Amino acid sequence: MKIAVCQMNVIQGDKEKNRKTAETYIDEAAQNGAKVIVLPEMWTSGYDFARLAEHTETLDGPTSQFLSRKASEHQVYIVGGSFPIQLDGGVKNTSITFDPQGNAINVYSKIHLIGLMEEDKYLTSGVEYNIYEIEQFSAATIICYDLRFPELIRSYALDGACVLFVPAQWPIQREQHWLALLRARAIENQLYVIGANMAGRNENDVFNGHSIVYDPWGEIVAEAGSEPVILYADIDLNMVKTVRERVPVFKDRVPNLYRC
Ligand SMILES: NC(=O)CCC(=O)C(=O)O
Repeated sequence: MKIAVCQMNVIQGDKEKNRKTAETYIDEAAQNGAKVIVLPEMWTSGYDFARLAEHTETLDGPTSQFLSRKASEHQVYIVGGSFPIQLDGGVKNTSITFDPQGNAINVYSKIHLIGLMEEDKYLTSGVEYNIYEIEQFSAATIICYDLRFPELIRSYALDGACVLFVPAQWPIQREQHWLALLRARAIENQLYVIGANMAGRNENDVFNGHSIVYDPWGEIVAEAGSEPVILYADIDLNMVKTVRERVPVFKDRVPNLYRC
């Protein structure tokens, strides 16, 4: 299955420009045969908290409708990065995945908000997570800073996830953490990890891209550089099975001895 990661340059506050960029990337990725297309975190507006109210949408607002239309137009799955959505009394950094019929098959709001980027001042945490099906794969989504919380990803793996999507706006200062944590999550949970970062800058940070796909053995399947680009990777469910049989960590766990 061919995956396309849209490593966009998200322009802070410019929803119209970002929508046009996303559309160009989605159209090109679909034309090149991608079956799953992944966007970065907060791709509609960036971290434009000063105008958060302007950028916040409802679950079935214009960006959801756009992604749904694009998914059905191209008959692809779209892991819609994330954007601010008004949900249950708060604004949440939320990712929606659409199937090739344009149906929303997963809604995930970022659970761990990053104080370093002031998310906790403006946003409300998500409180639930679920796996979902992409053809033969069970998949899961986390968002950026969530990557530092291995318990969440382990829970997904125990629920059967074979592919983990990680939309992000991960700054260059901690790029080594990005790469190491993505790889660790792939190795310890024996699943594919698809890291979708942005490439560009905002008023506070530089985002150096390096979107990357790791296989369940921790090897790099595809890696982007620092420029905006579409990154393609082929993934194979059999590899998850092979790795899990070869090193049976799920069978060998001793959960009654762990604190969590
Ligand atoms: N947008 C984010 O959540 C950034 C996460 C990050 O920079 C870090 O965990 O370090």
